[in-house]
Amino acid sequence: MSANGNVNGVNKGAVNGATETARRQRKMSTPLMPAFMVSAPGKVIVYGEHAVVHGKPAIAAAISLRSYLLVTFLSKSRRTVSLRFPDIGLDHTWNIDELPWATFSQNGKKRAYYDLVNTLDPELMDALKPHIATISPGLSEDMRKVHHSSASAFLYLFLSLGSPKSPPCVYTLRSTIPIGAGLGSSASIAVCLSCALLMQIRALSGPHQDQPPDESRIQIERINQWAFVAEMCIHGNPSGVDNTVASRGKAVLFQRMDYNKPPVVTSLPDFPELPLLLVNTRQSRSTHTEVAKVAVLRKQHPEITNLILDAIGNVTESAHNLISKESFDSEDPATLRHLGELCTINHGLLVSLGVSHPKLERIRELIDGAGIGWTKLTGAGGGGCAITIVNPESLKETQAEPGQRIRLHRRASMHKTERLVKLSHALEAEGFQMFQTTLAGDGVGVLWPAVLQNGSGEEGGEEIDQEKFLRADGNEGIERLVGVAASKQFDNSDVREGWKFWGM
Ligand SMILES: Nc1ncnc2c1ncn2[C@@H]1O[C@H](COP(=O)(O)OP(=O)(O)O)[C@@H](O)[C@H]1O
Ligand SMILES: C[C@@](O)(CCOP(=O)(O)O)CC(=O)O
Repeated sequence: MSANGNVNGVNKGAVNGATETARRQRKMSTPLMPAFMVSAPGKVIVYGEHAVVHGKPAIAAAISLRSYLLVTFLSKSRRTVSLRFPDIGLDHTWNIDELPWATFSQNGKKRAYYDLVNTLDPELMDALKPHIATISPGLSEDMRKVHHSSASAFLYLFLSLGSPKSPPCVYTLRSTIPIGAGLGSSASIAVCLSCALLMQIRALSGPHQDQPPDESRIQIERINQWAFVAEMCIHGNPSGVDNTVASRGKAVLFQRMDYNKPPVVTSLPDFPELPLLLVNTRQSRSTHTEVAKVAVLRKQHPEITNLILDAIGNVTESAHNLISKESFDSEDPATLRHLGELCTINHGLLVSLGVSHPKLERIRELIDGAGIGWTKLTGAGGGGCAITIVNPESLKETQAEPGQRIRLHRRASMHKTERLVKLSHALEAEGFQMFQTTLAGDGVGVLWPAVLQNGSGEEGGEEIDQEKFLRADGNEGIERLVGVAASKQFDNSDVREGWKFWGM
């Protein structure tokens, strides 16, 4: 290999200490293309769940919990493609030459990257089956289903967008989003896979600073469309809202006027980036069961249930009207209180619909007791998660670190306060899991190449390689490795070093 030859040929006397040795070792193993990373957020429904099933509007927003996908390339002779998804324990390798390329490229089946695909082709799904069936044979049916869903999503996109000449590579994914808790973990990985595969075939321009907004929007929608295809592999009949939020970021208003059509989704660029507490009950729930409960209630008490659903619709509209005002200022305490009180009202109405759970009520009791902010369940209910819009006033007197300012405006620092630490201990003692996150952040992003200029002392920056990524310890370890924590330690903001995002 000429790269190796050159490195080996360097005069040993010119070698300058350990940094140089490390640099040369990296060079010796440099594959054909540099590794890169993509990332996409999870989501919460802020207002309007359940009522949206009955034609009312709802608001969903991105959160700062995200999935990260690292793409590393192997030497051309390897001819393999691998998924390493440790969050679900999936590690699988296919031989590229044995995949059903012929079926995916036959007449009438081949799709271009710009095609709009909104149904899965049963013949293509059948062609994938033998390549999915062999995955994780020794596991329980439930776990195999989880592995098979993620693997099908990947393979459907890989075969639709790639070619038999696709470079051998490894896709390593880690996520800080709890799985199956209504936070859009599947959509987040779907967006990562779509973005990575589109980048590999050079079907995306940018993201770059001077990109015209229209071009940016086209790129995001391209990623979103293929992510929807991946979501269909995982969910069958997704609404498309989760992948839209994971692609675009920020927040959206969505409404399904006609149940046979996809919802109308409108971006809300002015939705404030508020600090948010998210608490996972760790109680599994089924969206289907909770939606069915409301349908039964509506049948038994139509007038009352309709009034509750109308009231939830009014809550969403009130929030929408507020943030759409020219004078909207999320740093104004009265405005924040208005948004917070709408959360409290929304929760009460969901309780009336019968979709809360004793664990959600306990979480609300603990958070209300701590006086931190305004809490509601999010998503289907019956378990899953609760969200709290944090009242920065409530954190003012109890800072743990002297001199650290509690800012009233967006991205307010909240992570060091005594009251929050106590609350997190109380929640964890009862088996709940608390996350400090931010509402309405960035959508899909790219770190190309996967190198951070983080003062690690490595010349040219620190490469994020597969082993480091797999070894990163928990959510904090992942965020530190991918360049989030460096900014968090100062003001809890989620500025991501080196990452680029398509602007909306
Ligand atoms: N971190 C992850 N790694 C691999 N697959 C994942 C990951 N997160 C989610 N998935 C896929 O998405 C599915 C979860 O979807 P779902 O139950 O709807 O949860 P959510 O509401 O969080 O999207 C999993 O079964 C798995 O196939
Ligand atoms: C209850 C509902 O309004 C939201 C469900 O959200 P999730 O499955 O918890 O992400 C159902 C729906 O909109 O399809």
